[in-house]
Amino acid sequence: MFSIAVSKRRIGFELEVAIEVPRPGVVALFGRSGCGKTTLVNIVAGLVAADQARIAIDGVVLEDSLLGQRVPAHRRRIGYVFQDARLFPHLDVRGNLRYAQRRASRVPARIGFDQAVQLLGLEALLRRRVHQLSGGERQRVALGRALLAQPRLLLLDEPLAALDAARRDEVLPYLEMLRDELSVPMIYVSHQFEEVLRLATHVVLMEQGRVVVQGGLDDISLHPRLRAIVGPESVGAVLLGRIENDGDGRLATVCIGENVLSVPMRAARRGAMVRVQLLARDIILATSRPEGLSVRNMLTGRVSRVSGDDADTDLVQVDVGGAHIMARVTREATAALGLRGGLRVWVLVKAVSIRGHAFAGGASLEVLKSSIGMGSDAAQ
Ligand SMILES: Nc1ncnc2c1ncn2[C@@H]1O[C@H](COP(=O)(O)OP(=O)(O)OP(=O)(O)O)[C@@H](O)[C@H]1O
Repeated sequence: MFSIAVSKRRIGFELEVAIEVPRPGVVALFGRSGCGKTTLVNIVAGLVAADQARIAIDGVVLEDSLLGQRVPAHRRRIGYVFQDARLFPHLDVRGNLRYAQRRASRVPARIGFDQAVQLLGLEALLRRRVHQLSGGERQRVALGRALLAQPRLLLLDEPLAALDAARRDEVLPYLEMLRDELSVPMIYVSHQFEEVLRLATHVVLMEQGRVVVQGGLDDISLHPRLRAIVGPESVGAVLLGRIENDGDGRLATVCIGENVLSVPMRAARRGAMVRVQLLARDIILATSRPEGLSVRNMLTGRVSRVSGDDADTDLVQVDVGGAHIMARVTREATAALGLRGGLRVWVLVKAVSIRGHAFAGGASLEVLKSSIGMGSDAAQ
């Protein structure tokens, strides 16, 4: 469990944040540039002084202004990975990793050298100098170095922001693996929703120094303020399901509550938890059961909410057996179909427009299962 309650004033900016997360996993701090994400993680790391702070991780109090306690940054045992890797250029990869390991020699080692090297795929890079590494490889080494410092918390401040899309895709699976294999809690700062979608087990949506909403991604994805950050094209429901059939690495069958969806997934594994994003722009609603369509995914449910999206469109939320899907329709369509709360509708979504990301297991799986009230046998 970690809890953070901080306040800090600067000219023209005020940070006032309280976060409480019960288990390990990845807490994503998500929000527009300037909302205070970096200031917050710098306060947690002890690099910036807050006006008021109470920061505790697993019962260890790192800062409590009321009691006058403040553990200095170098004693907090917090690993920090920045946008740029900040490796020692005069050392090779092994030297960079060993340096971190030596500095943590008095702390009981939860993560060994070989384990970190293997988890991050660094075997072939150990003798390379920093200038011989790609941006993605540098970030993997920076992650390894942070882990070998045996942190009680890992802070990742936009670790992929300086990488191009191909390099980001190369590093993301390693981050997913760390989340699933280790029990080190992480705070992940990003303004890329794609990264949040893949990594977060708990999301904190921030705006102008405040928390707008925090919780599971399924709830956050429906929050009206998310639109202002991700833009209208990226608004949509994020649902949690379980892979029923891996579809030979093409179209997996995913159970979401009582519903079944066909989802394109390359690395699907039967029984694995999966997070599925259905963009509001890709959803079609019908008020009677359509026939003779090529669309593979058809669900039925009841309209739970209709809200204005912009001048010409509405966002329609549909409850499909407890899961909520959001569709964007023109206001004309809302009127023509008589869309209103309680109306039965059919929800159509082309399989190719669905994005699915598997959660392999480990700590995050437990967090996710508990957040949706599933027993521990649910993923068997
Ligand atoms: N050292 C500083 N002195 C004064 N103001 C600062 C300082 N660092 C940041 N700020 C201001 O504090 C506010 C929050 O900045 P912060 O860097 O925490 O936001 P952020 O959400 O991390 O943004 P980004 O995504 O661009 O990194 C901004 O208004 C910023 O201009």
